[in-house]
Amino acid sequence: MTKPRGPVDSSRVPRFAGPATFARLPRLDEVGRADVAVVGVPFDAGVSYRPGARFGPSAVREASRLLRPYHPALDVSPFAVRQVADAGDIACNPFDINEAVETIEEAASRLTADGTRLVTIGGDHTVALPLLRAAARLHGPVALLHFDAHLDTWDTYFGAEYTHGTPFRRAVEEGILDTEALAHVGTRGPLYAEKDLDDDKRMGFGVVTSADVMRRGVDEVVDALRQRIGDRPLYLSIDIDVLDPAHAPGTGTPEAGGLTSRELLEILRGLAGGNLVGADVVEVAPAYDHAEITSVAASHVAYDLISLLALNERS
Ligand SMILES: N=C(N)NCCCC(=O)O
Ligand SMILES: [Zn+2]
Ligand SMILES: [Zn+2]
Repeated sequence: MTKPRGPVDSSRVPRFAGPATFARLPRLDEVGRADVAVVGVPFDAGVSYRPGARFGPSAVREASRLLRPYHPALDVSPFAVRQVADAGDIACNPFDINEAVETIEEAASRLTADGTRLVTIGGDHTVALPLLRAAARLHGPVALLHFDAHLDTWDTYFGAEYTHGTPFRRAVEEGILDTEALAHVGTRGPLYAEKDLDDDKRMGFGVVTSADVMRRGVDEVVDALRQRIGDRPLYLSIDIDVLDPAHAPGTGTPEAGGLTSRELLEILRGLAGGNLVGADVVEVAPAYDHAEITSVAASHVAYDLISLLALNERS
């Protein structure tokens, strides 16, 4: 293997200079092929409340300038052991959700055809559905850990099937998830009715609520999640609103009582050694953010996801 091309050296070029690729990594077209690619999906036509997640990818890239190359908690230098690159943004139609969903699926399939693993930055949670379709095309039905305040297994909004509150019901209906290995983590907040939970359970999801994380603690939660997913191909979908609004104010449907960024990062680190095949971080809406709190958190989450992929000897 030739030595991967890493980020711009921050001891030579100040980290606040130059264009913002994720973590100042090379662009995909500069390196030809990557083991792991970061791709943006600036799409937010699927939201039910505050818009603005279309600006998530550029805000997260800006906030990622301060990331450093060595991850001490996971003992890995992800950009040295794997070629990681920024694949830019998937340009999708902001006026036609169905077309956008198709475009995202096609682009994700194209990007992953030669074995590249994707860390996607949204965009609203609608984008998880086409990303899961692309993952299932390669790996078969995948295990899913879904970090979110919300279930996102509702049926329709205003008759629309593809929205940010419905991707995982569609995914179950399409048979692209391994229903033996599904869990939500960080769930909380009011629902429409108790039936929401019954429907969700029938689809196969386990639920680790935000209060469970507080009461049981990170280590016990990690053990339970690892048992549930085993060695299956795993997709991680992380809605930044899983964090408490104190840790992530810049999002469209905030709910009180969420995880701390430390809890989220520690749970993710606990998944090292699993068979991660792809991941997304969605719902960063920078217009509601303050001092880059949310986009910094999202950039660290993405860095941990890249590090987990770098540790997966299958990627
Ligand atoms: N996926 C996110 N962030 N939110 C879903 C909220 C759906 C609702 O308005 O009930
Ligand atoms: Zn959510
Ligand atoms: Zn969500």
